[in-house]
Amino acid sequence: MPAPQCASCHKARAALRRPRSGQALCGPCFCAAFEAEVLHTVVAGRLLPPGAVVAVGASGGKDSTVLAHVLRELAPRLGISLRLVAVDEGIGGYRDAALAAVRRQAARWELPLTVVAYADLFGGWTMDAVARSTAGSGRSRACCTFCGVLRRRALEEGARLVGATHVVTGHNADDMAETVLMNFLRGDAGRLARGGGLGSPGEGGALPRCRPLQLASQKEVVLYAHFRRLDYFSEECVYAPEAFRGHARDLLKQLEAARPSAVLDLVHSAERLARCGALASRALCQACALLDGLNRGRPRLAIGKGRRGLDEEGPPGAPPRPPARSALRSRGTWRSDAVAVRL
Ligand SMILES: Nc1ncnc2c1ncn2[C@@H]1O[C@H](COP(=O)(O)OP(=O)(O)OP(=O)(O)O)[C@@H](O)[C@H]1O
Repeated sequence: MPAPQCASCHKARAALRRPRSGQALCGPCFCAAFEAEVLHTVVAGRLLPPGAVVAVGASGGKDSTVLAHVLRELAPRLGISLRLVAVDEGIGGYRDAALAAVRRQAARWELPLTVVAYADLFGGWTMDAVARSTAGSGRSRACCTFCGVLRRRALEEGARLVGATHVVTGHNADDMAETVLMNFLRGDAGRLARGGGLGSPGEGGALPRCRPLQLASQKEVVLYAHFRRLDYFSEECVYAPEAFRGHARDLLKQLEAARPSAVLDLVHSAERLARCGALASRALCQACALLDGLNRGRPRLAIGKGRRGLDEEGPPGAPPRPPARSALRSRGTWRSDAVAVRL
């Protein structure tokens, strides 16, 4: 049976069905839709203001490769400039090859690249040295904990080095859903509440961070890389197989098979928890809605029919309202109810 016609341009044959919507699209229309959705995430969430100097955490993997490519496409419209920052954790047989991919990307896309190394930043410690030191004490699990914390610090240092005002990473919806599951399984309510937004506004002197691909599924990230013919490094870190994240990933796959919306449901449930911690059937719990109305000088909006106006974005075409913080408690996260609306 011939492939159906593209549902967007109605000219070309469709090359894929979008995993979530089932919409049949040709490659160029899919890539355009993907880019428009990332643009919407950034604009509606007010993640990267015009004039921002954005440090892209570039690992050479699919997510950060797609992120850098999409932001490079969108940069003129957003009025931002980009710098690639790669962290060399000192993982023999893995990071060198990944860094080679980042260098090829920087050259092809004419983006400035800075590499910062754990060994230089952390008194000679590389991840291989940490792994040797933690061997016998839960090995790789301990490794991933060290690496996550040190990489965050290294990325911040690298971003400051290049004069960045913002940091972006390539975490996608699947990564975020895995993290939510991991935090639930560990009973880590603090991380659950902090990690749900699209990023953090830069507390304690840190640069603001965000994850523009947070609502994009892993499958679509891979499809975008395929249709844009992006060159990326696809091997898994040598320390990853024993990491706890693998269990969350397996569980998520099973959940998704039974309930295709499981990934986004988890992402959005974390966003809701990120607001004030209270469970709510709407975007804001009633207390937050009332206080939000007071804070915005529109107390009546929060009551009765007007409540709707506090939960949702304005009419189509209206400028997005600022991503106000939780009225009850600031958790250092940005709300993103605005961006839950898919294009
Ligand atoms: N060595 C690194 N240097 C710079 N940024 C990094 C590095 N490792 C990870 N990051 C950033 O953190 C994000 C999440 O990385 P992680 O390894 O957890 O997930 P991933 O899904 O494998 O990402 P990717 O496909 O981009 O490697 C990456 O997309 C990237 O933006």
